[in-house]
Amino acid sequence: MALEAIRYSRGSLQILDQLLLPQRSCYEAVGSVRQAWEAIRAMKVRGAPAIALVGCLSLAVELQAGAGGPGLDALVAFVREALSFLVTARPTAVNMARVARQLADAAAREAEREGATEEAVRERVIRCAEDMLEKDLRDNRSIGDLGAQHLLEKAAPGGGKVTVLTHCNTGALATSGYGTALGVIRSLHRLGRLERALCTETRPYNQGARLTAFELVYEQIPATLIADSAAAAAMAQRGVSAVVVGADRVVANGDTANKVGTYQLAIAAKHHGIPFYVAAPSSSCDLCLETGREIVIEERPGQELTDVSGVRVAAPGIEVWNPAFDVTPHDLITGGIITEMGVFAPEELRAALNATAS
Ligand SMILES: CSC[C@H]1O[C@H](OP(=O)(O)O)[C@H](O)[C@@H]1O
Repeated sequence: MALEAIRYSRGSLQILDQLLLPQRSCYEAVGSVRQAWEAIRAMKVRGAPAIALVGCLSLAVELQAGAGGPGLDALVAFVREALSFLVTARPTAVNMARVARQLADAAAREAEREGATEEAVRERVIRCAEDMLEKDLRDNRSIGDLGAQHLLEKAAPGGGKVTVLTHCNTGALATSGYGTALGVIRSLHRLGRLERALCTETRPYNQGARLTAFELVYEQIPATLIADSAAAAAMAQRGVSAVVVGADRVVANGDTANKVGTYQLAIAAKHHGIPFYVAAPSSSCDLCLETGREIVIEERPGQELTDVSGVRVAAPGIEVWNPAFDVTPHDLITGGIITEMGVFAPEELRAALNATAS
């Protein structure tokens, strides 16, 4: 059975508490927007697409239970306020802000229809959230297959297998399923063209050691865990064919915010002449921002860096800087940006996204 970060049916939402993985697989019921906000903030659920999906589905659960109102104006206002609140949980990934606009607009349009009812507004918002869950999985399978095809043409044109290095967790535990960068690895494995996946531990939350390794072992995909600090050496010594990472926000010029450590992987890949890919659905792209300088980078509590499993390992009294993300300039994304619509050079992305939006 496939790993599921999110379990949803009409009126019921559960999340896999990723703070407990890999030792324990525990699902936690989420019955309100407030509970979703707290789970996202605490990183019980994380990953740009999964954050947006859990946020929207928590609103759907509340609406199914009759929240909001009475009256159309009060109901639309409730939807807007709930979505605006959810966006505040984690600022860097664009997905939650993007879907918040879409759902709020859907509620407002439904409320303006002739003969509109509260029931119809609730149903419209719930359906939109449910459609997003299904679309994300379709998008990930497209990203995986398109990315695998492009990567093989670029890195192994004569055939044979490839070794792919990835960072953080971008798999089923970060999305509705299959994953983005990890979806590319899944597709390569399914094609019989993956020699090995190298996954970085991804300090300090250890998305790689705890989550990506869990997914790869679970599906018996050949994989090796490496320290973050061993990535450049792996590129020099372990036959890395390509680097594929996810994204939290890809902006108009292709600059990309992703898990901290991504930027230095891109620099090392450039030095070694290894193609560097970003895999992200269009829902992780933000044409409202022109360059990566405008992206808000979340800083997490220092204790998440100084402590390991609740035990302090850093010297008492040391100051901490703990950014959760960094920005990779578009010119270092040498393989391309893999989306559900195709693989684009950074300079092609804006036109490609505008073409589908129109
Ligand atoms: C497809 S997940 C995208 C992105 O989200 C992760 O961040 P976090 O674990 O802090 O939510 C990581 O940056 C992934 O690449």
